Amino acid sequence: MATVDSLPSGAVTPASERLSRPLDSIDIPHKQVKKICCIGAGYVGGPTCAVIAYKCPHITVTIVDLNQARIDAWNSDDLPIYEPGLDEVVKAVRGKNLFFSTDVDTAIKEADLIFVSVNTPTKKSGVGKGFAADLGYVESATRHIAKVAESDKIVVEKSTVPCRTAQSMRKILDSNGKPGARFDILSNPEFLAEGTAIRDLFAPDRVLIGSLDTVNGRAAAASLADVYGNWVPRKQVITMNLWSSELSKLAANALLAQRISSINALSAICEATGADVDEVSYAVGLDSRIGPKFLKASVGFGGSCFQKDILNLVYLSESLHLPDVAEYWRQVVEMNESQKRRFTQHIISSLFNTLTGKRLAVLGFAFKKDTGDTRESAAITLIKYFRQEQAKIAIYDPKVEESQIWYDLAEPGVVDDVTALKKQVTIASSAYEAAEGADAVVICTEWDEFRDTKLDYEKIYATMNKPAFIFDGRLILNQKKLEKIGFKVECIGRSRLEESFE
Ligand SMILES: NC(=O)C1=CN([C@@H]2O[C@H](COP(=O)(O)OP(=O)(O)OC[C@H]3O[C@@H](n4cnc5c(N)ncnc54)[C@H](O)[C@@H]3O)[C@@H](O)[C@H]2O)C=CC1
Ligand SMILES: O=C(O)[C@H]1O[C@H](OP(=O)(O)OP(=O)(O)OC[C@H]2O[C@@H](n3ccc(=O)[nH]c3=O)[C@H](O)[C@@H]2O)[C@H](O)[C@@H](O)[C@@H]1O
Repeated sequence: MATVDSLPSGAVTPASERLSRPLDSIDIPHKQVKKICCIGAGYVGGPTCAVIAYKCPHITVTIVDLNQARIDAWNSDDLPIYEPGLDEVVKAVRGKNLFFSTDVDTAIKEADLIFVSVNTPTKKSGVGKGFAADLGYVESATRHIAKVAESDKIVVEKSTVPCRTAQSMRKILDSNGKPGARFDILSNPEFLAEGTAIRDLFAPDRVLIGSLDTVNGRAAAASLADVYGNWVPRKQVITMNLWSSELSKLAANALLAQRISSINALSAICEATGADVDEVSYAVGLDSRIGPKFLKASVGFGGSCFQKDILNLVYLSESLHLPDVAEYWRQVVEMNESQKRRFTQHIISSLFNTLTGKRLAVLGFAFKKDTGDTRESAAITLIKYFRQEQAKIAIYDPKVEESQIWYDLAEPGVVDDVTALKKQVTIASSAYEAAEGADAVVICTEWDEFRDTKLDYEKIYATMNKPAFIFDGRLILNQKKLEKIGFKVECIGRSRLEESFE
């Protein structure tokens, strides 16, 4: 098989050969990784490195964090993250070859390979405010490595970062590291989705490893590939240049989010014409060039990454003097905001043009099902809109902690907001409790337990004000079945013009 090195320039080869550097072709010696340190015990560092420990019993994995409470939780029976299958993985290996600690220095010193898996939020102030990624945590973790490391280390960017961040890390390491300690930097972006993290990590579509095209760079990539090789088929471990790898992560998230904004834009047309967005998704998804995934219309995408990573791409494009490109990607986020406004407007007009004093039962607060994560959840924005309309809101979510809901809804810096908030908002312990006396149920998260096959909607209907409305922001309900009970059902991407010629 041809490698990048052996290709004459301009040669045309199949994409898989042209774009990746097949690891089998590497015959240079490379180090076998025995000890791994992961800096950052969050949604990515925790599950990712727990799975590495689980799949590689011969490797010792230590996950470190500055946050003592988070580490204590990882060492307890009540893990800091809800993720199906995570408990079993952690319990199987914790204390054997998986350790959680705040002793960052020792873990760095002992490791052959260090994952940097810290947060990279959108900047809140300064140059690039609201768009650029705040790389402060990546820089501080990198400086920590430089200060403490006494031997050669492979340093792996696991965090999602702007293109060419590896260059900055390299400069910091080279100019601050101890003499005799060499650092090889790799990009290894993570593609897991919350709620399916363990499944995604056990059987990833691909593992991406970016490295410099040097002997040391390739050897480092081969060392990391060996780690994944313990359970991921070699052909799914793709190697490429560092900058392609960094950009591929932003590109993947941007394209996924773009599909959701595209189907949500179509949902608005469906509502105005009598087309049904689920039928449209199904029809276009059967085209093998388009495919069926990520075409579910919704109240809008949430989660810690889609918006952040697209805004990061917008900022990168602007920095590169590509305003049209920046505008193109900005529109994906704008469409997402528009979907939330449109859904709210539909609720207001259906409820006779006022929400003042009306009771809304919000079912679901997490940004998607099977996670307790609420970062950028559409529910937060919708509830803020409902509050502005003076509605009374009862929220139920099966996994989100009550304290997290109050934290997300409070307006930072607004005096007495919590008192005002608690006059308008209550947190219920079940969907039934939330819906009692409500004028409308609003489905914000697609939890399975909200489906009409799981919840007793007749019981809910009996306790609600009439007419009793349901607004299905996730398209999980059988509209006809609920209408038979007596509900007025309004769904994203569907209208009452259905099948009528009038
Ligand atoms: N959440 C997700 O599903 C995914 C996230 N990512 C990316 O992975 C990165 C991490 O994301 P999350 O795990 O969600 O963030 P997180 O906020 O849950 O975890 C980051 C952790 O890093 C710790 N930390 C920060 N600086 C540190 C330092 N200098 N030393 C030790 N610990 C430090 C923080 O205390 C925190 O616990 C981000 O760049 C994100 O974009 C990528 C794929 C999926
Ligand atoms: O970089 C990241 O953080 C991760 O971001 C997403 O994962 P995640 O945000 O955890 O969850 P998704 O399943 O992508 O859902 C994101 C949002 O889009 C919504 N969504 C998803 C799919 C769909 O068809 N419609 C839709 O509205 C979800 O409800 C959710 O609010 C990507 O899917 C992961 O590959 C990536 O690693």
